[in-house]
Amino acid sequence: MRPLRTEEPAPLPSLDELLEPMRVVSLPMHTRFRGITRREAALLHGPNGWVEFSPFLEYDTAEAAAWLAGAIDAGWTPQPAPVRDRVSVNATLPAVPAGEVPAVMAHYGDLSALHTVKVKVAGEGDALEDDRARLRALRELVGDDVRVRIDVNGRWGLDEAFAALAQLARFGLEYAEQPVADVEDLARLREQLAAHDVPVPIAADESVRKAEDPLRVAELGAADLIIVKAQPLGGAHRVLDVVARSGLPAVVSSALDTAVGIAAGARLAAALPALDHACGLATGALFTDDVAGRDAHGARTAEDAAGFVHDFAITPGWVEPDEDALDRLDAGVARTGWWRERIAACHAALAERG
Ligand SMILES: O=C(O)CCC(=O)c1ccccc1C(=O)O
Ligand SMILES: [Mg+2]
Repeated sequence: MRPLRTEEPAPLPSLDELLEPMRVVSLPMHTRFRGITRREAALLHGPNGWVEFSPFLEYDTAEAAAWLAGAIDAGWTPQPAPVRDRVSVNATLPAVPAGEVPAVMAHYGDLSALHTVKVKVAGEGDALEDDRARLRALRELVGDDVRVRIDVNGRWGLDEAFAALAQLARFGLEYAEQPVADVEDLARLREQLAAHDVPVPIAADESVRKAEDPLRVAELGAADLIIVKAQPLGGAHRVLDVVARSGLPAVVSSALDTAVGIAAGARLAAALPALDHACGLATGALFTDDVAGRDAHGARTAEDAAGFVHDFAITPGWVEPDEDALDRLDAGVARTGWWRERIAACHAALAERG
């Protein structure tokens, strides 16, 4: 099989070119998400504009290097042309106690334009009853017309997933994202759900973005759709290739990116030949402050501009960080040094791969 890539990769920029304009930020969050309450990101500046490099801190060099390839693709390679000028986005609800659902959803602002919510389930220490209560509280808040999807992040076993989805189906689920970790189990689960007429489509996320072979999901018939993220998959060109070759519908999602990375996600979503689902690009609402589109107190300002979420949609564009925000959110000398070393290691790994 030919390698997963249609374009010639851009020549690797020099390490100096990556590091010279780099700014490292640490964004405070309203609510714990994925076990963190601050999000660190390195912002790089290429010929195309500002791009984000933000693999989670615990990722090793091999995994983080794919994210660097994604940032380089975005900043240094001519980008795929948009085919739409508006991208619908979903609210993302962290795995909070049911009583906190209204307060957390309030961070998304006016909910009258809300059309889709993704709910994290099976969080650390959560029982299925906690997930049920969270979904019940959300339905009470938003009604029955809003689409609701869940994300399990692979935390259920196969039997557990079948039992849980058979129960949660009554909330009317648009789909369940990565209900089990293993791709073969995903295929088995999908078969079992079909055999028992449980009407919950399956989406694959980690099985695509963390897999050696992102096309195995499609080959095994393990999912109804795939989640794609620009950075971890190595950039927009590779994502478009994966999506085309999978033959599956795709949903673009953030990796809890700053405003700079969210804009890259929106440009990718705008370039997908087909897009029938809301994209997970409203996660900026989980931050109390961001690198652009906020005033000095973190209140949102530029939300009706290109690249920013407004009324649960984004007009694709490029986002430039504000100098003030970069200073306010600066991660400090020690953390910046850590990111320099990380980028050097990832750069070396990419250079070795050729
Ligand atoms: O898809 C969304 O709605 C938001 C993005 C999201 O959930 C996410 C953000 C960071 C890391 C992992 C994930 C995930 O989809 O599992
Ligand atoms: Mg996911």
